[in-house]
Amino acid sequence: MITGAVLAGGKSLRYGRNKSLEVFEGRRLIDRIAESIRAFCAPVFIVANDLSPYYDVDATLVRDIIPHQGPLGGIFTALLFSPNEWVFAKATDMPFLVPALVEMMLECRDGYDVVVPVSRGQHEPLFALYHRRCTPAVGQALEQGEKKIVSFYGKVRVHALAEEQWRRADPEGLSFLNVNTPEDMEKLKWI
Ligand SMILES: Nc1nc2c(ncn2[C@@H]2O[C@H](COP(=O)(O)OP(=O)(O)OP(=O)(O)O)[C@@H](O)[C@H]2O)c(=O)[nH]1
Repeated sequence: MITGAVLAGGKSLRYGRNKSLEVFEGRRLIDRIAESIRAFCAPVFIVANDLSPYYDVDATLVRDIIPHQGPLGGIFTALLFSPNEWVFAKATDMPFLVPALVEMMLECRDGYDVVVPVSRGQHEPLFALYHRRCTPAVGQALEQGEKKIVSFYGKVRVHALAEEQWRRADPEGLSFLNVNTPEDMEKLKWI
């Protein structure tokens, strides 16, 4: 089994209110994501600084061990508390999950510490698998004041999943659509 970590500690400054609690297709994003990853993850963590908005979510609530470090801090917390070797980290503002893509990522993890899709030349670190072996490198990056998730990738073995590969599982790249503003949420309704 692998651990699921829904990173939900963002400030939602661009959205104007906690976007994790926004309803899309009849469910709050946080519930939708927790449920979608429950199919292949146990436990499912919700990781945030302030857990009070999530008391009613069906998941294990885990507080950021070092607050206000951004998503890299959330990944660090998930790695430290995970009972499993692998953690699937997913942002709360990415509403879609294509199971075939996660299966593809799981199949190619042997011999690596990170499995991460690359889309338009950029890593998608908030839809990625992290092995517990990454913990020291992540801790070191945080100590150095790093905020970028990819900052520690040079210290571990990364399997970057090429676009032509992951598009076989998720042709439209739905998995990487994210919501930053209410306008983004409106656009989702047309997909
Ligand atoms: N656990 C945890 N998650 C975080 C933290 N900061 C951001 N996240 C999550 O990381 C993902 C990406 O966050 P961003 O879109 O960069 O930031 P945001 O705070 O959600 O939105 P903005 O304030 O508009 O930048 C989202 O799922 C956030 O909830 C943090 O300090 N801790």
